[in-house]
Amino acid sequence: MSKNYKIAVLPGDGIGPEVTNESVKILKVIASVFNYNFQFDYGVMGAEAIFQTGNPLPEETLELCKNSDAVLFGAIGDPAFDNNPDAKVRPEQGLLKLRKELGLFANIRPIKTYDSLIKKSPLKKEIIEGTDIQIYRELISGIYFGEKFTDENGEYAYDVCKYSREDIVRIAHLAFQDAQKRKKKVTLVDKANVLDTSRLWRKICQEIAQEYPDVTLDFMFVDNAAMQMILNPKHFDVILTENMFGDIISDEASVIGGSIGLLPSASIGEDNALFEPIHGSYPQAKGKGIANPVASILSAAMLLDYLGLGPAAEKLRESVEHAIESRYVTVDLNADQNYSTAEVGNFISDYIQFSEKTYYNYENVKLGKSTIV
Ligand SMILES: NC(=O)c1ccc[n+]([C@@H]2O[C@H](COP(=O)([O-])OP(=O)(O)OC[C@H]3O[C@@H](n4cnc5c(N)ncnc54)[C@H](O)[C@@H]3O)[C@@H](O)[C@H]2O)c1
Ligand SMILES: CC(C)[C@H](C(=O)O)[C@@H](O)C(=O)O
Ligand SMILES: [Mg+2]
Repeated sequence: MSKNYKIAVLPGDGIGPEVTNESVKILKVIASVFNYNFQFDYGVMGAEAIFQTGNPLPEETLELCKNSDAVLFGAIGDPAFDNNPDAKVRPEQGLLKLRKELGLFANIRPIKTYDSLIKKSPLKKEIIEGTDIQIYRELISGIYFGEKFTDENGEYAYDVCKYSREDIVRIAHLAFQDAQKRKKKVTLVDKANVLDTSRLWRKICQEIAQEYPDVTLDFMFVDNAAMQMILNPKHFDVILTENMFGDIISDEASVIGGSIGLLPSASIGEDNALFEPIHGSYPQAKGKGIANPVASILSAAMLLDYLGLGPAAEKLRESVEHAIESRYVTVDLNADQNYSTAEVGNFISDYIQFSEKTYYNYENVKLGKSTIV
């Protein structure tokens, strides 16, 4: 009997449930093809949880995640809160609390290009072709988690940015170790010309670099990095950065690949891990079946890697590439001829199923005919 893996599923708000649905469907196919046992347990979080319970991260959801082998998360956020700066309880607080409680200090965001999508990017082919960046974003410290204050008249507010040696050391080691397996370069993106916290990052990263003599460490101010990401993305191999800078430059980097709907992420801690697209709840698309599910599906591939199920993760990535190279994509990637969220998910799950079996039927896959209910 193969091991039973407990996967907590938090679909969240907006397009979160639609894209997560495709990932779960595909993980079920993976389980049947590779003979794994996945147990999916659902939890409520974000705006949906506030509407139901008043709490963006109910205790049961937190416990479910703590007791799982991995968490698959969709997205949270709702205009009802975004458009009300006075709201005291917000969906995003649930996500931040979950990251903190699970100790998910490293958020890893891979950025790459697909040959058939290069024309889709507004950037020139020769600039973006072959881009392969791994962003290591610190996830549970910095300005997101320092003291916050708004005075009672609503005329004065602050958010404090704090970093400790430990916060920096643990993620820096992961970034350097990853760089050793890649092009052996870490770029620390900071604002060390202005911020004390950034100078602490530089000092500690210079120390840690001594332990990795095969890796080059360079530095770039975040304002310049925002420009170089567009002008010369191939400068970067591994980017190491603090919480807020990582949030911003990773959305910017999505322009290189052609859509934010392609970008997955893994958030890793000592004992827990969570996998989520880098995009948000895209409320304008909710229920329309137009959201690109690939970011969520590739997050599920990172989840498989984390569980040590490498061959299944590879198969899943190969299947996504096949869908993209076959132009079987959602509207964000092809305005003229496109497929729904579920059709793209079905195409990928069918490819996994049929290409692993002797009766593989390319035409069936090409037509996106689902055999999965
Ligand atoms: N991790 C998260 O849950 C997360 C991340 C970012 C934003 N948010 C929340 O989401 C809400 C909306 O935020 P936003 O509009 O700034 O960001 P967003 O990422 O939801 O959407 C920005 C734009 O990206 C594109 N996009 C996003 N996801 C896509 C997909 N799967 N397929 C195709 N295109 C896609 C759309 O053009 C959309 O207009 C807010 O409440 C915000 O707080 C949540
Ligand atoms: C929703 C928000 C709290 C979140 C963040 O800023 O970390 C999001 O933008 C992300 O990138 O996951
Ligand atoms: Mg973000």
